[in-house]
Amino acid sequence: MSEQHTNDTQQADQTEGATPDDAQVLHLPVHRVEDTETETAEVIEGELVEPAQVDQPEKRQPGTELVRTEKRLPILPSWAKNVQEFREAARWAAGYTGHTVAFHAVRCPVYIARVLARVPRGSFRLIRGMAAWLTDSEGRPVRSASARREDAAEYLKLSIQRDHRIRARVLMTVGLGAAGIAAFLVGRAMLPEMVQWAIVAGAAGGLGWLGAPADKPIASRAVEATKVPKLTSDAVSRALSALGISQINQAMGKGGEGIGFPKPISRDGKGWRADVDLPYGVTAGDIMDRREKLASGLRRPLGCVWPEADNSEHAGRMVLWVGDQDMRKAKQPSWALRSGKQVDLFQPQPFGTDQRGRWVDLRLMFTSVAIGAIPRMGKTFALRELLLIAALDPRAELHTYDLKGTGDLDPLEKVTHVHGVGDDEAEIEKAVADLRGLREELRRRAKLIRDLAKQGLAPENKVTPDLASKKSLKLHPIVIGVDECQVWFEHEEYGEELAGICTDLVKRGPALGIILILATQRPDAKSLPTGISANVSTRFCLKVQGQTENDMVLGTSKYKQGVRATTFAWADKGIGYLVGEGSDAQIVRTVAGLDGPAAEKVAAYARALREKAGTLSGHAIGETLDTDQPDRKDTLLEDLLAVVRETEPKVWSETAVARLAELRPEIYGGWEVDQLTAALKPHGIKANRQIWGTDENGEGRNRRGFHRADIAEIVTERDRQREAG
Ligand SMILES: Nc1ncnc2c1ncn2[C@@H]1O[C@H](COP(=O)(O)OP(=O)(O)OP(=O)(O)O)[C@@H](O)[C@H]1O
Repeated sequence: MSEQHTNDTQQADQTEGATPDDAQVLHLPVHRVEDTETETAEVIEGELVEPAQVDQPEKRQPGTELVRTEKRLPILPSWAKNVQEFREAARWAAGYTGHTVAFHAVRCPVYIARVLARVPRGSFRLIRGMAAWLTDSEGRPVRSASARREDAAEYLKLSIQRDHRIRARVLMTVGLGAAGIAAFLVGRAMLPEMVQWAIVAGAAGGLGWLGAPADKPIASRAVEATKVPKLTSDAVSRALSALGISQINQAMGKGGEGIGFPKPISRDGKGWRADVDLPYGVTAGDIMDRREKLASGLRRPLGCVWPEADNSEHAGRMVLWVGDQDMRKAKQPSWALRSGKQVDLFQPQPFGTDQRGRWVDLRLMFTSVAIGAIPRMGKTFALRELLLIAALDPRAELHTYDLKGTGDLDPLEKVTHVHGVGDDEAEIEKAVADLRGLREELRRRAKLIRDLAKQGLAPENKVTPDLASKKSLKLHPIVIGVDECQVWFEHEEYGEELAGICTDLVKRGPALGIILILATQRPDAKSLPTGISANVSTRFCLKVQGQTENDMVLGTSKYKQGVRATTFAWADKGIGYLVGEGSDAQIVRTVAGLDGPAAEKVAAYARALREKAGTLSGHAIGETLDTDQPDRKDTLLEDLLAVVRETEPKVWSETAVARLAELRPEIYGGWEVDQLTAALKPHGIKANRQIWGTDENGEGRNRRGFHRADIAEIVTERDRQREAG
């Protein structure tokens, strides 16, 4: 170190004395610069700009730091607040106690026999125990040990102690024995016989208990606890990683972030609930699509495993509910309306139960309903149940259409106002007449509500419970239920008209007390026109095959949001997604066991309620719908020929519509050009040709219209066919 210093000093001295000419390179001690970049870095002139920060520092929120956003958990668990659940628990406790008492009461003689059989062994054990106590047997091993060691002093000490102990115990036994004999004699003389027998029974019971082998209790077990495995985070993680989703496997692999459980797994109703944060990029929908595999991974029946998206959080949050029992086999709590209680359609009524066995209510008033599913999943049962609920409000007028024609809605015959079965022409024409009448009723109601609103009697411009109850106003609920509605909408001749009326009923009906319930097994654009599917406010979708049908019934983007009725299994009969007015989708099972005979019973109660209220009408009292209306097809063509003169070979549709309204305001009043186009289409007449004409200002223009000759040709042909027979 000092040597180095000397060298350095010499070199410095040489430098001082040197001239610029004989300058030489000196090796001065320098520190090595680590950063090689600085040696080569170019110097660029300019301002120093801070790099843009991607992650911004957390900004302080205005206001005090004490106020935080948090999710407060309910103080009382839901079962304690829910009357239904509380009642169910109380009913279970009473049932359990009753069963246990009855079970043991029946087996009493067996128990007595078992006790008596064990008394000798109990007596023997008692005597053996007393003898051991009297002879101080517990000290025997210690005394023997001291004898073996030949420790005389200790042995003597222990023997003296044993003698004292035995003397005291013998004295105590003699005293207690004498007292016992005295008590026995006194008791025998003075105690009532019942008490004496009770004492004997108690003594025998005690001896029997003493004599019982440890593995064979006297009483048999009244109930077998059905044990369901506890849901653990390990089980959930294992099941998720068996789904074959690569992001989950990565997350579960070495160095992965794993699967998050933001809340502890807890009991929820009759099952376990796990809130799961799935790995980045995995959505709840991905898991729902693999429900069957998930059930296999959890080693539970499919009907117990219910993954759902938690839309209140983020797309990767899943709520996994694993029931103790298969939802389709679990006993459903009894349906409050089965015994025919009168209902108010303005109030929510029990429609079905969720996975947890809680009733889910549905308010039929101010809504329209679409039910969709593949065949045999419980669509008709759901429709019939809704119609039965409606029937239990005696004010409601029912129009029931079973277009499949198998009589599924026949139980409602005794309460319904109009009843249609099958798809033959006469039935379809009856339906057309009925729906035309309903459209007129819709218009009447709209006008009446407007008038009532002006008088301050309809504050929300819709039917209120008071208004519906006033018979003079005729604003009672009208409920129309149509099973296999695609038969109507696909009808060659009347399809468009029926679809048009139904769209109107779906859009304007709910506010005016007209509720349309449509069920279809083929939910596509043709069987459920988009005008209807886009406007229904309550949707119930049992199992369907694909995303299109799913969204057709449940609403646009529902599949993407994780509401997937495609995940239901074939055995999930009556189980579907219910999307009510403004509420999140939930899984609901309709009332189980509400088959034909059960529905007949409910309908009989409903009829009794209607008889009392004096509201039975139409089909229920044997009246048939008056379908003797002019045939729209014939009249329309003839009416058009009447209003479009022969001198006008081509005419604008708007002109024809205005003239038709003048000719027959009761039929054509309010018709639009589109309606005329739709009505002419089944006849093969094009009413959307471009027709040159003169408008009200005398200017020439092209507008939509038709050729008079097209109509005349069809009428002539029809007349010719009629004449031919
Ligand atoms: N809530 C329920 N619980 C259990 N089973 C049910 C439930 N609802 C319906 N089912 C069963 O589902 C089966 C099919 O019901 P339903 O006749 O209503 O089906 P569907 O979809 O209307 O069939 P289709 O298209 O042939 O008319 C019935 O046998 C019925 O017992």
